[in-house]
Amino acid sequence: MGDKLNIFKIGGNIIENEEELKQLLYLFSNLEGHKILVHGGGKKASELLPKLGIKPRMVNGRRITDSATLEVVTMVYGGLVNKNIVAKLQALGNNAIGMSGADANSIHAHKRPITKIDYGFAGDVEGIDAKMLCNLLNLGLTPVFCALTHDQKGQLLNTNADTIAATLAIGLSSSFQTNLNYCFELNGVLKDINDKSSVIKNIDSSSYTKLVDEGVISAGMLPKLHNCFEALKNGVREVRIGNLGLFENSTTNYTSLVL
Ligand SMILES: Nc1ncnc2c1ncn2[C@@H]1O[C@H](COP(=O)(O)OP(=O)(O)O)[C@@H](O)[C@H]1O
Ligand SMILES: CC(=O)N[C@@H](CCC(=O)OP(=O)(O)O)C(=O)O
Repeated sequence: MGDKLNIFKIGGNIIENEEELKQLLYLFSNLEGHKILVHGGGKKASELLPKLGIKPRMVNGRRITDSATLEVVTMVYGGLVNKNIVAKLQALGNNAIGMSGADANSIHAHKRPITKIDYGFAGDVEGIDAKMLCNLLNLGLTPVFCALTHDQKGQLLNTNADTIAATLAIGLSSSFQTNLNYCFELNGVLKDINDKSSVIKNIDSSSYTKLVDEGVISAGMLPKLHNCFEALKNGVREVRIGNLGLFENSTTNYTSLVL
């Protein structure tokens, strides 16, 4: 098996918190070896859309993306958020390169088929160009992915950032020993959503089902955990959810997922 690869996905709340983002990028830039950062920005988009007269619409944690919404998320995710993070990593001495799925045709996707719900220009991912990304990593570059993909016919697609992170991790797990980290504003998956210290240390497939049935896990955490288990089932070595504790060596500060 090849070198280690650390993939970190950062969520909207961290992106919005200047101090936390600064700390996170500092810790990320100090990680040894190959690394990839994936960012969302859903919160920023949801704040900006109404200011432009567009109503944000989410169903099951996924954004309904009409053409006006697509224009805004392209500007926010691919422009403002991505370029800010790349510039900050450059300032920390990391040779970061901003990416969407369209850049270098890195992620292959198609428009989500219309079933009961028409999600509009939302992308479902098929896979990645692992060889090209290995080459980028071996050049010493740090790819920074936003939540946009394309259909290879010229259409950009809004794509959940958690899914992009899992897809990259799966696609690169035969070339690298891949760790996937979901970094958000809490220290992990909580047993009691009102008690920030109630972090569940380990979740396996059967305790996951139980936690969902008990209603402990809800909202954005549902698709996140689904992506975690998909990654573990498909060759990713380690999957963890937490906050800045993910960068510490202690095992107490985050949730580890096991099959
Ligand atoms: N048991 C739980 N533990 C922690 N967070 C939970 C739990 N159940 C639901 N959540 C919600 O999931 C959210 C994280 O999902 P999401 O907003 O999609 O993350 P991200 O910011 O990474 O995109 C948390 O802000 C929290 O409100
Ligand atoms: C299709 C879809 O839902 N796309 C997401 C992409 C951004 C994202 O995933 O942002 P967070 O990780 O910060 O939530 C959205 O527009 O909200």
